[in-house]
Amino acid sequence: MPETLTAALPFMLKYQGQTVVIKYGGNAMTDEGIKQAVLSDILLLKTMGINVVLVHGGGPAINEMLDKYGKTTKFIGGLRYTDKETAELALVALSGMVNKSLVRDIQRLGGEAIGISGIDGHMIEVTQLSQELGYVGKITKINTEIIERISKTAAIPVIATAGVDENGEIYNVNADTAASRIAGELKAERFILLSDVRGLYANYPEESSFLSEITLSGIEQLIASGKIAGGMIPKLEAIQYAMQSGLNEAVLLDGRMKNSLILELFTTEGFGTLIKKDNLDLAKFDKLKH
Ligand SMILES: Nc1ncnc2c1ncn2[C@@H]1O[C@H](COP(=O)(O)OP(=O)(O)O)[C@@H](O)[C@H]1O
Ligand SMILES: CC(=O)N[C@@H](CCC(=O)OP(=O)(O)O)C(=O)O
Repeated sequence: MPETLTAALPFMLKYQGQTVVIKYGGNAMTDEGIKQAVLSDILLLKTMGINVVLVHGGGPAINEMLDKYGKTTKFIGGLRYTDKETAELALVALSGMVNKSLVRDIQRLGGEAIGISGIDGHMIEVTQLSQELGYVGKITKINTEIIERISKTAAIPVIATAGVDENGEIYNVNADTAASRIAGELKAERFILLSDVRGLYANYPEESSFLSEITLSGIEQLIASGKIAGGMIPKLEAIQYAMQSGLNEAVLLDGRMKNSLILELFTTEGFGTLIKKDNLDLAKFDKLKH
């Protein structure tokens, strides 16, 4: 045990005082025991002096809420078609339920946390992404001031990704997209996406096609080959986009595995898929749709 701690020292020094943005996906939160373990790892990182910013999703919680109100739902290219009522119910599920339960759990573990949504402090400013998707927001600006203010205290900022437009209208925003933009704006040292999959596969779900590392160009080729489906599309597109605005590395990590965060950050072995920048012309991602 003492040796393990000593071996972790260079990594602790590397990340101390740095910003690490963690996106916790709703599908990775379904096991209560694992969720508590993930939150206690996150609290450990904060206690070590790392600026942890927790951005969460909650797709399954939104589904449950919509079910309760007898509303049907559909996804187009990995994004939920959102009418006005769905945008309101998504806000209740994400900001009211998922966000507050994460804050409460971190506090129960002995830490401090402050839960906010993209509406608070105009953190996530949006316009409508497309007529076809209804109230789904395209991010126009991220105001990081409120995150930075919380980060300076002992509290972990816990962010629900609703967005607001210039008229005060509320929009549903994909959590991967928002988290990537936040990581880019904060110039995060690391951006980690905790999901319900080990990482990225060239030919999902064939285990032998697991990729421990890939570059932006590699991702572009995979997307073009049609091997990426569902929620993985906005996830990868969001990472590509954020790398334009300062993000250097992103890691897709299994959020269903205990201590995956600690192993990823504090050991030499990588556990998920590391996504690195390469010489790909980033300017062309300006035209990405979200
Ligand atoms: N090539 C691929 N590699 C890994 N996962 C993939 C791939 N193509 C599609 N997926 C799907 O993407 C899912 C992760 O995205 P998503 O469900 O949106 O996660 P989250 O809710 O954590 O944001 C995986 O569970 C998997 O079903
Ligand atoms: C526009 C859009 O699709 N918004 C997402 C927001 C939640 C989310 O992204 O949650 P996960 O990270 O758990 O998938 C949705 O409605 O499901």
